[in-house]
Amino acid sequence: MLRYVTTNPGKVREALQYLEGPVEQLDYDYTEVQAAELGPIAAHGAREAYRHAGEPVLVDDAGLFVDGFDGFPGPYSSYVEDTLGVEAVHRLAERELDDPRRAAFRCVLAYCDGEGFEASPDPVDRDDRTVAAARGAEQGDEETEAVPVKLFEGAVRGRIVPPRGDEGFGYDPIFEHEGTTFAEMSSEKKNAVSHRGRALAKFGEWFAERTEFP
Ligand SMILES: O=P(O)(O)OP(=O)(O)OP(=O)(O)OC[C@H]1O[C@@H](n2cnc3c(O)ncnc32)[C@H](O)[C@@H]1O
Repeated sequence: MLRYVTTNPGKVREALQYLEGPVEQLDYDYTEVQAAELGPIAAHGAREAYRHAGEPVLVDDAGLFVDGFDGFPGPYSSYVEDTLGVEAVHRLAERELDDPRRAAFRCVLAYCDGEGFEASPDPVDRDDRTVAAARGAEQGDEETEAVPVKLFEGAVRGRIVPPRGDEGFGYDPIFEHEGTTFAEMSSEKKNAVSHRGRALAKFGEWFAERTEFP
């Protein structure tokens, strides 16, 4: 059984459309370490969630990175949504930045089942570079850090616009991709182009190979 670790029901809706086989949400609030990138946060979360669950886990860390704000709110997206709110992020961008207010959604999925993985033969494989960065950035005890984690990243570019649409969650109403906000898309349509959809597709391919041919 694979546990998709999140407290966010919006993420679960999207992920369950992609993941095959036995998957269940694990509503577990892992510690979000402070880091400038999503990789170390997701990797740390996956190790902690694996320790908690004792079963294979997939952690999903995501955020909105606004180019003109040097990537802010990025890893702080959740805190900013809870404090300022999504519409304030749009108002701030409109006040401070010229149009088009370019931004990207990023998602990092971190898989951990306590076992080792073969290193990728491609030295420029971004996933493995991020894993290395994640290891370096962690402050946990040595035994915990030694548990391998595999990362899968997805990103999508768009622009910050006044809120439109009722679907989705979080920053979806203010993120426009090719003329449509994510909150104007069904979850199928969003998955087909989104940061999470892209990361899930990479994970799904890797996981199917791993489980079919152990
Ligand atoms: O950590 P978990 O429990 O998974 O739940 P969370 O909602 O806090 O998850 P993140 O830290 O990954 O999310 C950071 C913020 O980005 C938002 N977010 C993440 N993915 C999103 C998406 O696909 N569309 C819109 N907003 C998203 C989300 O609502 C949070 O405010």
